[in-house]
This record gives sequence, structure tokens and C-alpha cells, in this order.
Amino acid sequence: MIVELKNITKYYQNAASDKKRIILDDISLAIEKGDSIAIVGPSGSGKSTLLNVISSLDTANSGSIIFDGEDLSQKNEKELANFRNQNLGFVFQLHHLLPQLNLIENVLLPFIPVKDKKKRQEAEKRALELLDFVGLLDLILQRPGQMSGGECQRAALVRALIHQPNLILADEPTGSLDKKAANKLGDLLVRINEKQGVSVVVVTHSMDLAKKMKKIYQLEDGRLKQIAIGNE
Ligand SMILES: Nc1ncnc2c1ncn2[C@@H]1O[C@H](COP(=O)(O)OP(=O)(O)OP(=O)(O)O)[C@@H](O)[C@H]1O
Repeated sequence: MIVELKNITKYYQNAASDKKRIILDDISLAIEKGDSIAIVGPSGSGKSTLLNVISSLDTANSGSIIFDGEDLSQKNEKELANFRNQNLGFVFQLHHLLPQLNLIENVLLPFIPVKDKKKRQEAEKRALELLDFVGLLDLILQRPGQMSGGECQRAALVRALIHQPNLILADEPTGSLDKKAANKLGDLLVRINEKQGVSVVVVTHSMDLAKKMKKIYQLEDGRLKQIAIGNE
């Protein structure tokens, strides 16, 4: 088991009245090691909120999140930041690569402050292996402006993997890609899950992407229900 969400409830207070708007209503979910999970649902149903709660970027109003046996609610902000750095990789709809840096510099950016030369060399080796894995080895000296949207998004995936996370959290990772590039990114997420054993949770409007995952959950009216077993 990697992550267990137990009875998570999240609501927002309506600014115009004293009513609560419940976004996540008593949600429980187990993400096992090696799982790949898609979360689908209507716009505004709370998919990103759920992903942010899983990652501890947002806090629930009640319930708990247990990550490898540790209760995240017991950690302070600094401990949570360390926990995210060690365990999680994030991929968003927009790649957020820095335009003035080339591809390899973007991927290795988190290692610039690292003083240990050996650690930096290991990261460089891993970066090259991962860039090869996603088919970008020829582009390492190019800047994001000289790369296609699909290539930038694959680079963002490498950046998310550089710390060797246990879990990748992807929020609409194919949302800004055309069908072909989206398909390629989806296949890469599957290969990373299967070959490298990284668990994947992906929020998406795309059933094509969702169907590549082992399990598909629908979030609607605050409730999460498994609607399909995907490629398992
Ligand atoms: N800080 C906030 N204060 C009040 N309401 C919020 C806040 N953040 C999000 N919401 C509301 O919570 C609901 C869920 O938002 P969320 O972004 O999680 O939905 P989503 O399913 O990811 O939507 P989409 O598919 O459109 O990206 C939305 O109705 C949104 O307006």
C-alpha cells in the first residue's frame, strides 16, 4: 500500500451565504503500489481538489491520509515539503519549463543547489536515461520554445521522475496536446507505471487516457466510485 485516504471530506464556505459547499464527501480510496488510477468526472466536480489533497498541497476538513504508514496530518509544513520532494512527482496541464533554459538544464534544475558532486553526476546519468526513455535524447540542448507541445510535456514528465518518486500525480497532463501527442504521453505513463513500478494517479477529461489506466474512478456529487477496470 502506498496511500490510503480515509473518510476525506472537503468543503468550501460559500462567500455569498453561510452555506457550505461539499466538494469531497467522505471519500475513501486505497492507492496500492504499482496502481495506475484515472479520476474522471464533470468539470468542477473536485478532481483537482482531490489530487491536491492526496499530495498534501491542500488540506481536507476531516479524514486522514496515510502514506506508507505515516499520517500526513501529523506533519508540519517543512516535513510535508520534504515528504513531497521524496515521494511525489507532479505533471500539470501546462509544462512550466523555464523558457531561457535548455532541456537538460530544465530537467536538472532541482539539482543545482546540491553540493555533493556524486549526487549531481547520478542525477545527470538518470536524466539522460529518462530522456532516452521518453525519446528526447536528441533535443537536450534545445529550449522549450524550440520544442513541440508534446515534447515539452514529455520533458515535464522526466522532470517529475528525476527524484525517483513513488507516486506520479498528473492533472490533465494531455489537456493541451493533440490526439497523437496525448496518446504518446499516455503510453509513456503506462510504461513508467509498468516498467519502473511508479504508481500513477491521473485526473483527466479524456476517456482515451483514462482507459489506459488499470482502474477508473468517477467523481460526482462529492462521491468517488470505481466505474471500470481499465487495462488490467
Ligand atoms: N479556494 C476555493 N474556494 C471556493 N471554492 C473553490 C476553491 N477552489 C476550488 N473551488 C471550487 O471547488 C470545485 C471543485 O474544483 P476543482 O478544480 O477541484 O474541480 P475539477 O473537477 O478539477 O474541475 P475541472 O475539470 O473543470 O478542472 C469547483 O466548483 C470550484 O469552484
